[in-house]
Amino acid sequence: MPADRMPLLDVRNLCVSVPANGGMIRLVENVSFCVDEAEIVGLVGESGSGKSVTAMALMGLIDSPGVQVRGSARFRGQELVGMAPRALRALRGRDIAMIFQDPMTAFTPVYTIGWQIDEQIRAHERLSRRAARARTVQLLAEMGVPDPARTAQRYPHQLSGGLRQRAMIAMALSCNPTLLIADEPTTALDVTVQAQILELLRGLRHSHGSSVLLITHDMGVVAQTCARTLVLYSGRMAESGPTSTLFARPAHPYTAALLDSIPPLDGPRPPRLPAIAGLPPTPRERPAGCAFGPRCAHVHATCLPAPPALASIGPGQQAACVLPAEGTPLPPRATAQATRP
Ligand SMILES: Nc1ncnc2c1ncn2[C@@H]1O[C@H](COP(=O)(O)OP(=O)(O)OP(=O)(O)O)[C@@H](O)[C@H]1O
Repeated sequence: MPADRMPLLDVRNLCVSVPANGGMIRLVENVSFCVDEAEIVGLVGESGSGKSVTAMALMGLIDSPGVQVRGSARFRGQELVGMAPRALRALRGRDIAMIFQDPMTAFTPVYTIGWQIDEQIRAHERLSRRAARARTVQLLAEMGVPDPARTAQRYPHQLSGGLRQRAMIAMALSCNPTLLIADEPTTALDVTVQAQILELLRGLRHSHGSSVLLITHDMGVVAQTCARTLVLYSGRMAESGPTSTLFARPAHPYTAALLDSIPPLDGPRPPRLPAIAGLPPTPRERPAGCAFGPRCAHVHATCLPAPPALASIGPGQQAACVLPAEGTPLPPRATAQATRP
């Protein structure tokens, strides 16, 4: 991006803390990244790494007593952190929309999906019921829903998982959001439907000019969809960069370990994929130094007193690891590659 252009979303040093044991624990610590116009950025990490908390904090949706959100998140220059709830509500659905793994969380079971999308449109725009329905049917058609006028008259439980997911994306897009935050949108779907939904998300850049922040634990999903990737570990950024660079030359051992757990795209599948030994620490038991240290094959004394800072190590690539600074490359990797960043 040219230096003089403002990113669509500019997150700097985002911290999210909740009260615990008489103090505060950080669920998310100094997370920084940006999303440009019409860009798809992946936010990856194992379960519990802070992906959802990051997204929910951006949307002002963390509903937890005593939660503190610090740092800055500018959307088109407007500060989201500390924004009045009413202003944030107006932004949600209009400029920023969110979709989830389970579309049933977005739809009420007792109304047809068409009615619910109509209402969403009418909440933001003064349109007659008939005009709203025409827009709903058009959106469903754009999302590849067959026989959209009839499907609009169906209840959520009458649709397959893939169709429900398409309908939820249609609802999220009903007000032409500039940024779509998609939290594990394909996790519950079979591989074929997953590929179709990812294709749909890729197309949104062209059809709606929307950017997407795609949250997933699956590096395979990132490989197929995202131009840039952010890797979170235990609430902190481990690495970020162009997806193709991260796949070819991961700088953080955690990124490399995530990549090693992707099944190979071609050739025979190994009987068992390597899993990352051990578990990530919970926010309460995060060690003082690098949080990945206890699971890292390359850990050494310098990683232990304090977490390594996120440092630039190449064009657009940053890593919070001492190895690149030492000039110690990770061993070459055989399998994973980005297919369509
Ligand atoms: N309201 C809360 N209060 C206390 N801890 C929380 C709260 N919400 C999340 N956490 C903790 O914060 C950490 C990050 O959670 P988060 O849901 O963001 O992870 P995630 O990367 O999205 O994982 P998953 O892929 O399983 O959804 C977890 O340890 C979780 O238990």
